Amino acid sequence: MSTLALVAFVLWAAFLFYLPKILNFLRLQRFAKTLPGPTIGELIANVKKGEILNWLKELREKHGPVFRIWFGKDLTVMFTDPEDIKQLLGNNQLLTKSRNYELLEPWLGKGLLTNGGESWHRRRKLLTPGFHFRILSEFKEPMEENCRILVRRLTTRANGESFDIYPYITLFALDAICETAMGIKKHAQLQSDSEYVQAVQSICRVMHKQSFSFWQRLNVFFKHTKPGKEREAALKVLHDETNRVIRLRREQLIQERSESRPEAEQDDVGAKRRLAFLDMLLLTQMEGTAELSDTDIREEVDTFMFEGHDTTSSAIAFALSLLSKNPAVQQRAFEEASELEGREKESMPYLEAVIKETLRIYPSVPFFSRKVLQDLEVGKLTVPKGASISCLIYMLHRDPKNFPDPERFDPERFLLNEKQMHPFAFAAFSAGPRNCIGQKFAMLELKTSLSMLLRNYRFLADEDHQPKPLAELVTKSGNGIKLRILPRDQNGSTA
Ligand code: HEM
Repeated sequence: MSTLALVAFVLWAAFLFYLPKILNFLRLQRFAKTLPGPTIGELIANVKKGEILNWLKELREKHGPVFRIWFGKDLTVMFTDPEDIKQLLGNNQLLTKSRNYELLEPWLGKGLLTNGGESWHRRRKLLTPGFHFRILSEFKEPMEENCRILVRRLTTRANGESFDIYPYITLFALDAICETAMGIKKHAQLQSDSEYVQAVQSICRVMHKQSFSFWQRLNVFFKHTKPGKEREAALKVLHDETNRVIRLRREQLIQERSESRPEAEQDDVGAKRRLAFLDMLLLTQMEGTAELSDTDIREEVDTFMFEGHDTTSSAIAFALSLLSKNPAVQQRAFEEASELEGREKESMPYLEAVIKETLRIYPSVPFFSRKVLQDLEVGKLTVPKGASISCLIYMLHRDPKNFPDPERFDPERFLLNEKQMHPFAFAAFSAGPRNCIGQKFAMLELKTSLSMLLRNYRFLADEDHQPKPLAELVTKSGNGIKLRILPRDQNGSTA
């Protein structure tokens, strides 16, 4: 074959390979023109400003409940209407995460959050019993123990002066997930600082910027940039820590089994004990009942360590901030926490309403996205395959039809009106097959910690401080969560 013929053949093959992609891209472009949305220039300017949530709010006000954003060549359609969200979350064909989640893979690999297809299905089935209510009820005690440490650590701050409570909360939440789901005492609260927590903050910041930047998405170049190097350093800390947790727990399990301690495998009435998350993974691997490599286990531990502490830290801290600014709500929550002390596993209606209202205003996961693999009907729209859709929970929760005066903190909404609300007006934990697997764990941790904190302290506002919510994978306050606290005496009064 002559050189010319070879070149012609290669060009023809490349043309045939790329033709469907080009045609689909043109189709996406035609579709995108039918929807309102910002220009790439606006995207770049707002990423630079760093206030993505405020910008998304402006876009919702300007363009209505459905709009589109081009992230480089990736098209995402943003949905904010409860009826559309219902259709999206109820669609069993829409379970594959969007390309954005690939940015998490150097850290979380193919853990439950980022995984898709058959592999996700099998893993979800395997992990679900790890959050069964019988196991959760065993988690309350270690959660309380860690909360007592938090209460003690806060005594030095209980002088009515303003301080940032977020670092205290996040160490508590890290200890809580390690001591429950992982079965390891981490004692993060007893060290003044945690390398792990700092690494999570650093990687979330880097990945958030990466997800909104065209050139930073190109991994080949990204690795050699300053943020790329920051990511590598954080990854080392994070993976070293999860490997350490797995190694430690594996050694303990082998020891327990060699001593054949039956109490470790049986509950109070002698029935086979349900296994917590990490024990279940390790024993599944040891007994060979399902195929699980060391990497598979590490990816799940990375996923649950992150999701299991960053989301709840955000919710606890924002709840305290809102309570500090709303003394009448705080008083009512305090009275319920005193009256129903010890019954956090059961119903605490007012505190539950406070938590939901906090997650409405500051949803820990402000938006999440899926890849459209087949043309998708949503309301009157047909979203073409190749696009992504995003459920913009931050704006769903600000729909004045369901939540009049949406910026006002009013837990009564969830006591009086919940039945009249659209069933998908509130979706902080998502819904459908890919909903939050840790929802009940999170509610138990939130109720246990908030009720104990309320019984021990009165939370007062720092009038000069207003949290600046940022969407760094999980909603965080860019300027911390500043408030003041005073100790309560045995009668619940403060000096
Ligand atoms: C206030 C606390 C929490 C909130 C608001 C929350 C919210 C959510 C949301 C909205 C999703 C769907 C995300 C998506 O589709 O991309 C999700 C998924 C997930 N959450 Fe949570 N979460 C919380 C706490 C937790 C905790 C404590 C754990 C673990 C113990 C956890 C583990 C997970 C996992 C593994 C997934 C992926 C599930 C799957 O795709 O099958 N979350 N969470």
